[in-house]
Amino acid sequence: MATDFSSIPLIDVSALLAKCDDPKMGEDPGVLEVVRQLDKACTEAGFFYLKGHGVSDALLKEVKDITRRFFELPCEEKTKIKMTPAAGFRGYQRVGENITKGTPDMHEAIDCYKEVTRGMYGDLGKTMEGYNQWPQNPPKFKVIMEEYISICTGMLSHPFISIPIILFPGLEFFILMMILLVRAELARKIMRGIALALGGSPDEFEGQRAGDPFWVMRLIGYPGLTTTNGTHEAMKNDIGCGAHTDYGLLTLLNQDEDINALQVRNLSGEWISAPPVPGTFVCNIGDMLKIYSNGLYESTLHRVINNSPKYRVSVVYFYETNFDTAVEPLDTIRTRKNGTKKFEKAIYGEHLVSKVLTNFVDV
Ligand SMILES: N=C(N)NCCCC[C@H](N)C(=O)O
Ligand SMILES: O=C(O)CCC(=O)C(=O)O
Ligand SMILES: [Fe+2]
Repeated sequence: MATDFSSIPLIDVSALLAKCDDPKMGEDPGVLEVVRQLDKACTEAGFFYLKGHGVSDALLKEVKDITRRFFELPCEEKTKIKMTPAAGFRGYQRVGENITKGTPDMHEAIDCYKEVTRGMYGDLGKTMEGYNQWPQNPPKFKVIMEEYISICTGMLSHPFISIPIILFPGLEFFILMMILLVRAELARKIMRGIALALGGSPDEFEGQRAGDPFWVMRLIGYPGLTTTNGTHEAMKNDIGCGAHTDYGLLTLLNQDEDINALQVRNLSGEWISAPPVPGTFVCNIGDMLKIYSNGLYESTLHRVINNSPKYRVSVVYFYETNFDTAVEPLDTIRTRKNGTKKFEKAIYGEHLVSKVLTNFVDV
């Protein structure tokens, strides 16, 4: 239910993060103020800047820098991790390989997904079966990206961590768990705030719905305008990424700090800029959250046009539901107030697969 917003609101979520695992979080005035702002932003724009998130500026910068260094490598090097159907559509795609509404996008990217082992989700998951392809170059690429993913997702749902903690409740594991508890789970915590905003319990998006979240990460590079005789005009209207909505619950976008390229569509169809705000994420609602909210929240259309002479990098993390979850409007006071159920059940994995299978040519 987007409106004619003319700018994207900025929300400081530190009060929410501080109280997020307190059973009484829903009564805390600081939390409730963040929840009110989340509700307003999700209703009016489906987009907001996120501040007070606790992720260090150094890590935000590091993931973009290392991504940029990868894209600077020669084509032969990059295609060593070429995206293929056999790898579950994970890996490197060249400029023009991603298609949005029939038009090739002017970006190159590495796509990563939560790893899916054979048979994990039966036939539903076949397309996404595979392991991430990490480049050897630049060194430490995999370690840095996995650190970033774990901070965004939350490690508690990670079986490799939680199983040892259960089996060996020794001091080292206790310490490890404390470290992980304080530093991780950004997206899960924001979803706890959004659950309250929708009139539900904070746990609404845990367990069957998103307790084992399927995450997606896209590392994207958008070439700048090519120069012809010193002027930057040749590609003026090339679209870096065509208008689309995101597929899951919540997107956390970490964009280059000096280029204004992301645009968000409001109700009248105007494109509103979402310029970089240093130290923040740009967050937006995906299609599954639109359904859960019974249409109260919009998965807003957005696109990228890099009209600058500089190469632009963004690191985009998508927090999604469990892969095989059937998504339907929540039954809360707020969602009921928006009328009868406006959506049929959708299986997130089916939605993702239908997108992945139409996003590329000739792979
Ligand atoms: N995993 C996500 N959300 N990726 C967004 C990519 C958007 C472009 C894609 N070709 C499309 O048409 O959807
Ligand atoms: O690069 C950006 O700013 C946005 C990318 C995006 O919208 C996407 O990958 O879904
Ligand atoms: Fe997007």
